[in-house]
Order: sequence, then C-alpha cells, then structure tokens
Amino acid sequence: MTHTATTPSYETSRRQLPIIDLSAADRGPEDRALFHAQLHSAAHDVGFFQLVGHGITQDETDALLGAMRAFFALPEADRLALDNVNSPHFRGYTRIGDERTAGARDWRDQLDMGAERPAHVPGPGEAPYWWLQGPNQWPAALPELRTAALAWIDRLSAVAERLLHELLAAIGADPAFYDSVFGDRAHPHLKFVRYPGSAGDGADQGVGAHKDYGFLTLLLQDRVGGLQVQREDGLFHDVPPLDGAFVVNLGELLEVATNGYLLATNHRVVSPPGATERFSVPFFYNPRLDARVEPLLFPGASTAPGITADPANPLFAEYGYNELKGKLRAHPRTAERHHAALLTPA
Ligand SMILES: O=C(O)CCC(=O)C(=O)O
Ligand SMILES: [Fe+2]
Repeated sequence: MTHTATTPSYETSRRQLPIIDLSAADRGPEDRALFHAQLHSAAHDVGFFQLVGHGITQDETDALLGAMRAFFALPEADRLALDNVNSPHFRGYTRIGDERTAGARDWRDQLDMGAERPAHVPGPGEAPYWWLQGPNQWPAALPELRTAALAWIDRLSAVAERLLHELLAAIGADPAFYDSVFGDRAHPHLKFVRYPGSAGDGADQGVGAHKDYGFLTLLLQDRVGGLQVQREDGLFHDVPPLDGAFVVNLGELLEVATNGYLLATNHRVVSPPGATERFSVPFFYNPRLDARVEPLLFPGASTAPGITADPANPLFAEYGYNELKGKLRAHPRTAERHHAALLTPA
C-alpha cells in the first residue's frame, strides 16, 4: 500500500475519498446498515470512492496488468497495427496526442476494448450509435491479452452489478430497477492507458476534465498518482493510490436517472513529471446501447437538484447517444474517417 506513515492532518483527511468495503454488505444487519449509509453518502455527496473488499484477487489483477505492460512494450508498429482510426467502432490503439478531452489534446496512449460482438452497421432509420458495437482489434503477438481482457470484463461486470444493486438499495430504491438495461446486451468498455510523462511543452493534461458516460467506473491505478477529482469546493483534489482498491466513480447515466441526486463527478489526470510513466485500467459498466434510462423511484427523488445543464456536454437518457457523443469528440480522426456525416450539425 502507498499509505503515508504519518497521520494525515484534518484538512487532508477531510478531502480523502471515502473508502467503501463491499464485503461488509454480507456481514450481518448492523454492518450492512453502516455500509449502506457510507455508500449512500459517498455517492450522493462526492460521486467518487475507493472500493475494497471486492473479491478480485491479486493473481487476477496481476494477470491483467502483465498483459497490459506487455502490450505497451510491443514495438510501436505492432501497436499501430491496431490503430483506432481503422475501426468504425472506436476500438483499438490510440497513439499519444490523438485523443481530445475538453477541447484539448490528451497526453496518453491507450487500447480501447469492449464486449466481442459482430458489427451492427445501422440501417436506415436505426440509431447511429449501433456503430459502437463491433469487433475488437487484438494484438496478434499477445494472444493472452485477449483472454485476460475478456475475463476482466466478465469479472468486473459482476462486481459492478453487485455494487449497483447495493447502491440502489442504499438509497431506498429497488436493487433490480435497472437489471433489464444490462443483461447479455450490456456494453461494457475497458481501456489500458499509459501516461508517458510530461509532454515537454508546458501542457500537463494527461486527460482533461470530464465525466464518464455510463453507470459506474471501476479504475485500477498504479502507485504514481495524478488522478484528480473535483470536490464540493470546486477544486480538483488528488486521489492518492491505495493498493488493492478500485477507484469508483458514478457516470452520467446515474446522474440522469436520479435527477442529480447521485453525482457524476468531473475528474482529470495531470501528467506525471519528467519521464515517469503512469498506467491505469478503467472499466466502464455500461448498459445496452439502446437502453433508455427511466427515472429511478426512490425516497430522495423529491430533493434531487436536477442534472447539470452544460451546453457543451448534453446528457442523454438513451445510453448509445451519450457514448457516441463522447467518442466523436474524443477521437476526431476516427470520427472524420468513418462518421463524417454524424459530425455535420443537424
Ligand atoms: O487514468 C485515470 O486515472 C482516469 C482515466 C479516466 O478518467 C478515463 O479514461 O475516463
Ligand atoms: Fe474518466
């Protein structure tokens, strides 16, 4: 663990993310009630927390991280053979500087993966977001990467499903309220990400401030740090790495579903200094592309403040549109090559 030996000052500890222990859900009524109170507060007040007690073993994590490191160690030509620009489904490798967030260049490279399904080219009258479904691009030299990535998607989908059930229970809703928008047509998304250090031109945007599009994100980060979360004071605060924990955040659909009662929180990554590399593995628990997220029924609904109105980032209740909006914005080269028609303002 990367805990500091000293006791954090009050100011520091106040800003630390809540730590939520998922195993407490099954430890008897008292522990379960406390767990729900903590989860409720973390999701309602912050929108971000560290998750422990999730049941993913170190061996499972090591297998995934081994595949990730082997991928980034491949010759550049092998990585570029999987260029995202070649995939109308926004799958594959994005080289450093090709991705954009909040209107500026991100200084990271990454491999985008999802459920392995045949392409669904939208026919006349079908929603354009069906382009997001399709095959992955896997590195021929690393067959074990496909195995590890698809296993991770399955394992984390199960953890996220459990966590979502507990979160809905924690705010007094039916835990199964959204089960029908997941199932075997769910649209999970996994990324291997590398931040290669400073861009050297004064910019420090590893990835710009954004919200995630779906329900829940479970992120593995290494020990370098650099992830920052916008807190109640409007400032961005560091998320110190915690070994064995997932950093969890809520996505835009939960904000939409609860009319702003649960928070989708802005976050960003500041580039590591000098030549320091940082690696992270975000997993996005997303529903079916054609899921229309119905307003959640729960006791606090009447106190919900409403969703964030940001003209630059409209939030859609139909999941596919929410993700498509983000992909077209983040991957302009892929968008121009395959989806020029979608870029033309209506
Ligand atoms: O790398 C990280 O720590 C966060 C990445 C992230 O927020 C994202 O890719 O959506
Ligand atoms: Fe994110």
